[in-house]
Amino acid sequence: MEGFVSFTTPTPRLSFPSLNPTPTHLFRRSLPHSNSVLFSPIRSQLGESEDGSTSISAVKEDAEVALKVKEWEVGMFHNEVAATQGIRIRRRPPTGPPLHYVGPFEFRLQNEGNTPRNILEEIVWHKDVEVSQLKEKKPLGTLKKALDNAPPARDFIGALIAAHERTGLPALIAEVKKASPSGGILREDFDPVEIARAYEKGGAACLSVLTDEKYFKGSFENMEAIRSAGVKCPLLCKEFIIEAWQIYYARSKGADAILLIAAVLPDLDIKYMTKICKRLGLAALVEVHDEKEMDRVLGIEGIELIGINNRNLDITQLFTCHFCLSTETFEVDISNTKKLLEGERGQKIREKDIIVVGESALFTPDDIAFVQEAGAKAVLVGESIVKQSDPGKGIAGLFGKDISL
Ligand SMILES: O=P(O)(O)OC[C@@H](O)[C@@H](O)c1c[nH]c2ccccc12
Repeated sequence: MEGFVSFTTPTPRLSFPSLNPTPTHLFRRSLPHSNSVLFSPIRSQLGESEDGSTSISAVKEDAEVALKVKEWEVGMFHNEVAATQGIRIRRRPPTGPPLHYVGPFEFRLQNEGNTPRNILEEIVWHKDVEVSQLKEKKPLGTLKKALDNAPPARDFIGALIAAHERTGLPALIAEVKKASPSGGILREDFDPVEIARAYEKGGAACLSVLTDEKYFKGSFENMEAIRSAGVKCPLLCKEFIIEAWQIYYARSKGADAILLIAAVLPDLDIKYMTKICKRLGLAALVEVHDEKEMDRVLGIEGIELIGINNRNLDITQLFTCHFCLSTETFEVDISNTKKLLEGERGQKIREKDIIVVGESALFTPDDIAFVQEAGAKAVLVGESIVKQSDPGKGIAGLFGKDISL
């Protein structure tokens, strides 16, 4: 991934030195976004011996190629379905960008189809590679077996309702967040367990733990450590979920809830994944950014928690990602929460008894009051509290009073 992503250079970039056995004839199919260069097959790379006979490794490679073709077809199908639902985040071309050969070298031509269009797309494409590798180490069967003996998940939604009833304020999901692509490192002396304890003491109902390593400097180890340190608040695994396997994995690492991002997942995935969550006793926080995503999610049965992210993914304001080459936007506007809860949408949410979580860019008691007034019964806050020397006191500052009592 790192080797080929660039948001600014439209010209070919060279990526040396891999001379890996990429199935070159795969690209004879006309990839919709590729530059459609046809390759002359390189014999040794296709597993053909000098006399033209096919070796065992060639047969194995053929099977791999067939699998890659299948994956590619599924990926393309996914993108088509996603596009009909207005989803702009595409699935990564499974083989990565097409390879081109000049003499002994391979290089990759960048184009619209093989270059992520924004930071979220880049994260998701990177996640795709990461998940494939993790899955090989821990196949679903192994994960499921491990879950047979796992302690039960804690009641995430119940904890939110109880806190809201107790304080009369939005329940707090406090985020254990070391860094973000837009903010860079938020806290240098980052001890996840210490921060989690401080949040719990400060009155947080639940915690959100970032597990993405590359872009948010989080980890599953952090979540496991918090859980095994005896912190009682239910834990939201803040991960970019693109495959059901990740839900089982999150559960095996101590998650009580997971995040499903509507900008990334088509309706059918959201439906299917919510069902898996129910079966595993996990809560699913479904995140939306705009009216269109909200309407899609309101059309899906069985959704209990909707997060409205005030961070806009559209490219209107530029920033440079601290951990990648991306230059783009994460504009924040808390009136987004209000906008998405107005009129019929708000009505439907109340009828369905859905709990709304106001997410991102909440810094002051006025911000909390604003999203509460709009209809949020919970808030998800990271930056403003994690940056405080005592994150527990940061909570009191955020709410304008001690909410631990
Ligand atoms: O640090 P903030 O602005 O308080 O935001 C917290 C949380 O909403 C944000 O981290 C977030 C919301 N949705 C996400 C999806 C993935 C990663 C992170 C996020």
